[in-house]
Parts: sequence; C-alpha cells; structure tokens
Amino acid sequence: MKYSVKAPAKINLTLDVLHKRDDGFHEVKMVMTQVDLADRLDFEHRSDGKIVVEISGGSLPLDERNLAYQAALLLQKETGTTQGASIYIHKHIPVAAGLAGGSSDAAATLKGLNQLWELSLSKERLAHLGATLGSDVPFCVYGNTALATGRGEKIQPISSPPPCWVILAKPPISVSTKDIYQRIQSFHPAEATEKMIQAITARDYNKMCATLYNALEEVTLSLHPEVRRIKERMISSGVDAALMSGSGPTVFGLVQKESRVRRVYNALRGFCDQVYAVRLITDKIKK
Ligand SMILES: C[C@](O)(CO)[C@H](O)COP(=O)(O)OP(=O)(O)OC[C@H]1O[C@@H](n2ccc(N)nc2=O)[C@H](O)[C@@H]1O
Ligand SMILES: Nc1ncnc2c1ncn2[C@@H]1O[C@H](COP(=O)(O)OP(=O)(O)OP(=O)(O)O)[C@@H](O)[C@H]1O
Repeated sequence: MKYSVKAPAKINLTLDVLHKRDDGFHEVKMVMTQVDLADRLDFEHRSDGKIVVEISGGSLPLDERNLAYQAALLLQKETGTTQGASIYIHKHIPVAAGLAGGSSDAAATLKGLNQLWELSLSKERLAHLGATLGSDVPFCVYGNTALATGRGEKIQPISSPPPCWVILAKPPISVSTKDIYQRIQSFHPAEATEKMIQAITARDYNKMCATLYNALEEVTLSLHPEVRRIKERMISSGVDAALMSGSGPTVFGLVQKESRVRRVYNALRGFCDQVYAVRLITDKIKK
C-alpha cells in the first residue's frame, strides 16, 4: 500500500509576540493559514523496520536532520511499532523561507504513517507529538486556518478567510528564527490577531488586508534591506496588502483581482528569482 499526503506552505496573517517566557520561547498569538504551494510526500511500507528518506526537487539531509525522518522515528518510538517506511519527498516549498516547509513535511509524515501503519492516533495526539519537533508542526497537522497561541503549538481552527491570490517572493538569503526572536525589542498586546479573527469571521477582505501584522517583520527588515525592497516593490506593483511571513525572508502579497496577478508576478520576477502565484486554501478549494 502506498499513501500520498500533501504538505502545504503556511503564511502568518498576524503574528503578535506577547512576551519572552522562562523556557526561552516567546508567547505568541497568531492567525496562520495555508496556500496551495505544497510538497508531496509518498509513503511505502518497509518490512525491515527502517526509515529511508529520498527527496527530489531540493537538496536536504536525508538522516536525523530531516524533519520527516524525525517525525517517523518519533512515531516508531511512541507507538513501539516495528514497521518501517520509505518516504519520498517531492519538494516544492522553498527551504528556510518562513513558509514552514520542514514543519509541514513533519506533519504530513505523522499523518501519512499514522495511516500506513494503521496506528489510529487522533489528530490531537499527532499535533501533541508534532510540538516536540517544532512550534509550527501542530498547526500543519490541523491545516487550513487557525489561531495559534502558547509558543505556537496550541491550535484553535477558525473559518477560512475570503478567497484571494497570494504572491510569494523569497529573496536568496536565509535568516535564523531563533536570532530574529531574540532581537525583539518591545512587546505589545495581541490586538492585530483579535482584529484579524473578526475580519475573517465577517469575511471582510478589506479589513483582513488592513489588519495584516507581523511583530518579527521590522526585526528582519532592519537586518536585511533586500526584504524591505521586495515588500516595497510588491506594494508598488499593485497588491492589496503585503507582509513578511514568519521570521522571513519570504514576503507575501494578497490580490483579489485575478487580472492583476500576472502584473504583480512579472514585476517581482524581474527583481527576485523565487516568485510564486498561488491561492489561499479556503473551504472552496480545500486540499
Ligand atoms: C516564526 C514562526 O514560524 C511563526 O509561525 C514560528 O514561531 C517558529 O516556528 P518554528 O520554526 O517551528 O520554531 P521552533 O523550531 O519551535 O523554534 C526555533 C527557535 O525560535 C525561537 N522561538 C520559536 C517559537 C516561539 N514561539 N518563540 C521562540 O522564541 C526559539 O529560540 C527556538 O529555539
Ligand atoms: N523536510 C524538510 N524540509 C525543509 N527543511 C527541512 C526539512 N527537514 C529539515 N529541514 C531543515 O529545517 C530548517 C528550516 O526549514 P523550513 O523550510 O522548515 O524553514 P522555515 O520555512 O523558515 O520554517 P518556519 O516558518 O517553521 O520557521 C532548514 O535548516 C532545513 O535544513
């Protein structure tokens, strides 16, 4: 039996950072959603009990450093199963981009092997296990759109935002999530996230655009002026609103008018190699 699972990229519509915690993590409150740029993972049973990872479309370590490998080992350890698996990752999400590509692969592995190995673990249990791999993994287990709190691992699904196009532009730099969090100077109440939930519940696209907010954005933009230039270029090319995702460096722009998507895409392509025109995953086009 072979199973295929999609692993979509995420974007943060809001990311409020409330305070630094004693365990070194930051207390956050954020609205996360997914776009239809996705890796695909295929799972095949192995009777030798081994976990073997192969990848196409990118070069990443295939051993314990790979988050899909880590997720598979974790499931073996937690359930005591002696079953193994071959995991084929078809990589489409840019790596270390702020789009949670690795976290989504880990979540897809938890879901795919739960089926392949007939473990019958609940989504809650998979999300709980996923939290030990990374703060974004529980959201990726649930998918769609959600409020994430705690260090990002407490997930409350919410309704889908109004449908729109999303232009993603990733500059050729990498940032350390840990470093960006550590550089935050001041903390604020989670006002943007509260307003975003209201905008989404009311299916108010304009209010959603007006409410985009990421507390990490200013930190990354001040360290990397090229990210700021991409955001400015996106705004001048006619997106309805733009924001950096996660700790960056990818910037996303929201566009509702389909006729404008090509213009924005072309304006960015002349500026940046990795540009994608995708759609939000909403109830209408649920993957
Ligand atoms: C920036 C976001 O992607 C937004 O969704 C997440 O907050 C980060 O999620 P992630 O990449 O899964 O992060 P993790 O692998 O759990 O943590 C990486 C590092 O980021 C910092 N970190 C992460 C999450 C958080 N709430 N506070 C933090 O301070 C910690 O120093 C941690 O060691
Ligand atoms: N299957 C995987 N796909 C992508 N990256 C992986 C994977 N496994 C391990 N990694 C490692 O994880 C790190 C972060 O990669 P990822 O693409 O998840 O970053 P990100 O988009 O910035 O994540 P986040 O938005 O959750 O902070 C990279 O250093 C990468 O080498």
